[in-house]
Amino acid sequence: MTAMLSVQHVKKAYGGVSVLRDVTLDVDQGQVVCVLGSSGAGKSTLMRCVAHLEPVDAGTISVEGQLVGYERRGNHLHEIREAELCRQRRGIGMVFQHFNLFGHLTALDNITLGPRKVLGLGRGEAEAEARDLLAQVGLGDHAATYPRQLSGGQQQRVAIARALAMHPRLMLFDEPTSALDPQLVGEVLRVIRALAHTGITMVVVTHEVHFALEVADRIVLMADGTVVYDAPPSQFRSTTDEHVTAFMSHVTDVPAAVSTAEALTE
Ligand SMILES: Nc1ncnc2c1ncn2[C@@H]1O[C@H](COP(=O)(O)OP(=O)(O)OP(=O)(O)O)[C@@H](O)[C@H]1O
Repeated sequence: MTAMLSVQHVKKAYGGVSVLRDVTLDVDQGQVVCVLGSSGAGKSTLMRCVAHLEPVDAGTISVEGQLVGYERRGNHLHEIREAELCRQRRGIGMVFQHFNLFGHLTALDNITLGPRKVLGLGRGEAEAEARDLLAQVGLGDHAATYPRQLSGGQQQRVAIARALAMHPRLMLFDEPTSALDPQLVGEVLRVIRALAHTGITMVVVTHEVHFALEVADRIVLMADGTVVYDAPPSQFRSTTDEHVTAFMSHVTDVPAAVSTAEALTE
């Protein structure tokens, strides 16, 4: 079976400093993979490379068997044209730390913009779907609300609905709760957890270890630009692997994790 996402021997450096050093990672259809790792491990860079917001220096990234950002001609890879890249990116939903909603558009219009302009949906169809998505993220009453009138957690939930409106095959979350006040983290994690159960393929970079252990099919630990551990949560909890032990000894979010767990079970 072709992996939904296949990262093969990816390398990336900035100004001669290696940030990704031979990263290989496969994610199957419907899997939820949570990526953990200390600050600077290369997690965000990997997500940016998967979405081809950054070109890789070596290696390949494929989504459903199709190379992202490149095409193969003979033995060589050539960067694809912008229009083709935009078409590829449509299949990859991205939710980042900062929500980047359009401030002059309502929640509804933020969500319908892509489907209308890029997918060519009519206003009625796009709005009906956007309303369903707003309800799905618990914001059914906020269609006409502008981002400045929403809390950070609510804005992030609109950003998730906006990504889903493009019907992505793969969802990437890059620290979706890191910019939020602690009391707003739970509402966003609840939405992501519900999504995880819908069967959509997801890669979630997070510092919320407790959450990762709860929702992930696999926990991937990165350190110094490589994947140093990759296993189901059950194994992660009990492993004596030195990388995991070293990482967990620096995890300070245990109180936050407890409150997250409480928020999740509300
Ligand atoms: N555009 C860039 N130019 C130069 N260096 C960069 C750039 N982007 C990232 N880096 C460097 O690459 C390293 C990895 O950064 P990255 O953001 O991928 O780590 P991370 O694991 O996501 O960390 P965090 O958990 O703090 O977000 C860091 O040392 C960072 O300073």
